[in-house]
Amino acid sequence: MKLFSQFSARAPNRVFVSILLGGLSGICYSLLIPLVLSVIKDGDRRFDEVAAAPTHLFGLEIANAPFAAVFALVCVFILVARTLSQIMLTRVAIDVASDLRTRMYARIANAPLPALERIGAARMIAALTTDVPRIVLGARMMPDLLINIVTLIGMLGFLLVLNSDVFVFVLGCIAFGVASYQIPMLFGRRHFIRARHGFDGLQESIQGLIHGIKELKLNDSKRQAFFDDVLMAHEHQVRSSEKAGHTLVRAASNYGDLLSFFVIGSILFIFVNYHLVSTPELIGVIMALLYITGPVAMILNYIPQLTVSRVSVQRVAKLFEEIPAESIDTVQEPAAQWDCVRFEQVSYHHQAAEGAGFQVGPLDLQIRKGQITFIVGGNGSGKSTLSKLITLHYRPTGGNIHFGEQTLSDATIGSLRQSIGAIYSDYYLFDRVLGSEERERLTELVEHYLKALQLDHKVKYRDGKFSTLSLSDGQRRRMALLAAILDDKDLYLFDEWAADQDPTFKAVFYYEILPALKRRNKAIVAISHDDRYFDVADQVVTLEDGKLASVTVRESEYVNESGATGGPKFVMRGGQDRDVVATHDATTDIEDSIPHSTEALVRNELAQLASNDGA
Ligand SMILES: Nc1ncnc2c1ncn2[C@@H]1O[C@H](COP(=O)(O)OP(=O)(O)OP(=O)(O)O)[C@@H](O)[C@H]1O
Repeated sequence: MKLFSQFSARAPNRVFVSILLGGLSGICYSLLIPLVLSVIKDGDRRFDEVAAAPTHLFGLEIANAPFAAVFALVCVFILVARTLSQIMLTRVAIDVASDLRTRMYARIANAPLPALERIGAARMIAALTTDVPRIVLGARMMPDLLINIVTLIGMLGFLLVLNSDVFVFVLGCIAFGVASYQIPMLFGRRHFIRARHGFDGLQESIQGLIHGIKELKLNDSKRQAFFDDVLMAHEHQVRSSEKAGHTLVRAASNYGDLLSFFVIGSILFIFVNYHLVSTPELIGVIMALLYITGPVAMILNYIPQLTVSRVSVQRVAKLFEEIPAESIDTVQEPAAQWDCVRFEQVSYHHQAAEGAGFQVGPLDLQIRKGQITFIVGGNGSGKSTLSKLITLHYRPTGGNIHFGEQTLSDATIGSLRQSIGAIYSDYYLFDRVLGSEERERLTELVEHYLKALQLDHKVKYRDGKFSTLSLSDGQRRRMALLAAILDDKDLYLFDEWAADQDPTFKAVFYYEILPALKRRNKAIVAISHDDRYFDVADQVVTLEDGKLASVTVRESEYVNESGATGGPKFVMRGGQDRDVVATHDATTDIEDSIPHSTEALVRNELAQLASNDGA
């Protein structure tokens, strides 16, 4: 029913017409037997005169021409109506599948990140690639199902006209047959649900096989263990559940197939001993019962597929329920200008399947425009969690985040996010620059940055797309950086961006790119373990077990103990003064670290970038 309501909601007129056509063709189907019987029935004088003189058509002699004409017309009508009904509902089914997928895309796009992380990619992909086609397959069967049901009803009506005792008997047999048929179907459905559940796990282990193939190839025992304990365990579960499910439903549907013959046998050998049935009536009854064997078998054969579709409908519906819509107002307040992002007692709590989970905060923090903030800390100290709070992918479970005078809320989160750019460690690289309308200027800019990031010999920008993304890890990250810079946001977050860059480009990133962005008055947050470069930071935030261990800020000018002004110094804020974390003469260091021959181009280009920015 759920399936059907989806359809009628999508295209009520088309569904109505296709049901009408399906119903009419079912009625016509059930009319064929009475029509045939009326021709061969003794004593019917209606067409005798015409029948006496056969009609000639295309050299053929046709007896009972009016009957033949009606018969042919009914057959043609069945052909046309049935085909139209199937085509129309199939088209609606395709539209509904597309709608369902589109709704799922929208749900995913509008869902809060923690919900998506909890559900996992495997389940969402399985729903889109497995459940939706199964639903559509079930839906496509509907016209045939309808035609067969109407035919069955029509034939039962014919039996009622023929002999009411036989009708009651057949009805009782069908009721018994359908009820007893349900028992194996019920168990069969349970197996299908189990198989579908196992399919999510299977999907996840297939991803493990594909993504972990390099590790598995290097270790035979690991590969064997993965095959036996994970992949094949899921495969066996899915296989055995599907086998059991199909065994039960096949047995049930064969039982259903033979039901008509049991009824025929019962009438022919038993029923006639207790009730008066004339020979013509008996012939009519048996013909009708033989005729409904097909529709009954088809109805019962469709039920297993519909059972599978129903399981998929339930899975998709459950997934829809589990993906909540983000709490965000449709009409957003426009983002106001800001100079500083201020965290006020902000905390975030990760729920865990077991134990208390993990909490970041409560913490107070300031991230300013025109400054570089480093977030440092050991593994699992909460850096990525904090970064997702900064980029507004996680909403604080406590405290407030202020962008200048504007406080993060349902009415502002959408517009505030637009001022943020990020490259996470699990970033995704698109093969084109999305969301930019100025194509000519864009091409110029892309080419400029491809050159500046030393990618121009590898990647070309043609017809609004990058020529290739088959690049090394470091080069791919540079591509991600290119896309981020093009976006021209106010706040940039880089999660271990330089981790897989060579030493030369690492230096370029810290000493050229970050300062260039800083000169553009961007607020820059970099998660980093590269303590060699901490001197470029204006602020170093150290996390330990989700709490702020220290916030170290640099005063650009400080007066030293002897009263003279000095270079940069790191001082503790909100704690005891700490020795300088690092002091650095950036200029000399770049000269040392960048081989002139290879990096001259990059540096020139980046210098140009900086001067362009200024302009
Ligand atoms: N989606 C999540 N659901 C539940 N717990 C999570 C989730 N993400 C992270 N955690 C938990 O939060 C803690 C901090 O994780 P986080 O990724 O923020 O640390 P990190 O400092 O970035 O670590 P690393 O340096 O290893 O990347 C971890 O103990 C982790 O188990």
